[in-house]
Formats: sequence, structure tokens, C-alpha cells
Amino acid sequence: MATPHISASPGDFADTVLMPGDPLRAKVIAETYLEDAREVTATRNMLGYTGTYKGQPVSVMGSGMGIPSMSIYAFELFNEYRVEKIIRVGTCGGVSPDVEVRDLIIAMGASTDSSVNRTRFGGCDFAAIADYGLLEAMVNTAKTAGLKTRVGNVFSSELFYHPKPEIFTMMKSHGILAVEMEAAGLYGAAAEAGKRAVSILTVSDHVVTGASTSAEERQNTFHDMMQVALEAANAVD
Ligand SMILES: O=P(O)(O)O[C@H]1O[C@H](CO)[C@@H](O)[C@H]1O
Ligand SMILES: O=c1cc[nH]c(=O)[nH]1
Repeated sequence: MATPHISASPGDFADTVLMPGDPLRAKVIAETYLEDAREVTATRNMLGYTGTYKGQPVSVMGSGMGIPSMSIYAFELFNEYRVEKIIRVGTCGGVSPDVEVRDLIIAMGASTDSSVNRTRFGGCDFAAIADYGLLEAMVNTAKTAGLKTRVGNVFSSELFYHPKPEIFTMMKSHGILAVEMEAAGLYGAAAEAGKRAVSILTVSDHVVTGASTSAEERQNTFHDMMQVALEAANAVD
């Protein structure tokens, strides 16, 4: 049973799928962190793998960039492949002055300028929030590992190159921690399907201060994020 965008067979995906935006990052995650990983889909080169982490099955697949792309893959994974949990593992740009590059952010909520959740929710405003159990597992995992995380509201932007920089001032004054491009769409898709989702993000740059990370720093923070995401995936039923 292939879907229009995924060529995997029924049962190829684990209950939990980790989703970075970049499909090549999915390949690196599978090769670095999973045991016995095998490719389960490559339609449009949106690579997906299933293996085990510390003995428990887990999958990883790219989501592409932006809410429309994430919405397609999350819909098909939740509804056609019976996936129960999606954990977005991505990057974001810091917005709050309290956020620094390399910080780990867990998106408790995701605001957005996209209308997809209104479309899903009969024209009403939908509070796009993470699954509490997954969020709690991540916070606890990070604490145990001695890693600092920031938990709060992010902004899932339709545009990477935003024509109105003042939007970041508005975000800042409303307590937005960081900007990225998929979490609100993922949370809406999970709610619509009655499934569970959470997003963990590393701050790759700061959109207000202009600070950015070196390749080596990005790699170290990426490792911390993967440790938190994979341990949390195993901790939750
Ligand atoms: O690193 P990923 O997961 O792709 O996330 C961020 O990076 C991309 C933009 O460069 C967008 O997808 C944004 O959400
Ligand atoms: O969406 C994103 C991701 C990283 N940095 C940004 O400024 N925006």
C-alpha cells in the first residue's frame, strides 16, 4: 500500500517517527543512531528508515520544509501507516533575547501565520500544542542528561525570507522563543488524526542578534537533541 508520497509497505514504520526537515539528515540519523536501519521509502527522495534504538523500534523520515510539506507526510503517516507519534527534530532561529544559539527548545505551542489549522478547524483559531506526555518525557530526559532546554511557544512561519522584519518584534513582545516552519502544521495534523506530536529544535542562528553557529557547534547540539528525542521516544508508550 503506497500512498501518493510514501512508497513503504504496511507495517514498515514504527509507532514513532522522528522527522527532521532534511531527508539527508534523516539518513544520517538512521546511520548514526539506529541499529539495523533499513530504508522504507524514497519517493521524491524524501528518505525514510526504520530500525531500533536501544532495542525499541523507531523510524526517521524527512518532512521537507514548510507546513504544506510536513502536513502531507504527517497526514499519510498518521492515517495510512497508523503511526502514533511524530517527533520533529529540527533547527530554528532564535527570536527571544533569552535564547542563544545552540540552545535546545521544546515547542510546547506553535503560533503561525499559516491558515492551515483554521482550515482544519472550521475557520476557528486552533491552539497548536504538543502532546503533554511526549513533552514531559523530553523535559525529564534532558534533565537527567544534564541538558538545559527551553520550553515554550515557537512561531511556524510560512516564509523563511520574511518581507516584514517587524514581525520579529511582535513575536518577541508575545514571548515567542524562536521561529521555524513546521511545528504548527504538525500539531494540527496530529490533533486532526487523534495522534501525538512534539517538536524539539536546536537554535542554529538568532534572527534578531544575527548570531550563528559553527558547523562543529551545530553537530554537538544536534547530538544533544537526538539523545533527548530518542530517549523520550523510548520512554513513552
Ligand atoms: O532544520 P529543519 O528541520 O529543516 O527546520 C528549519 O530549517 C528550514 C529552513 O532553513 C525549515 O524547515 C525550518 O523549520
Ligand atoms: O526557519 C528557520 C530556521 C532556522 N533559522 C531561521 O531563521 N528560520
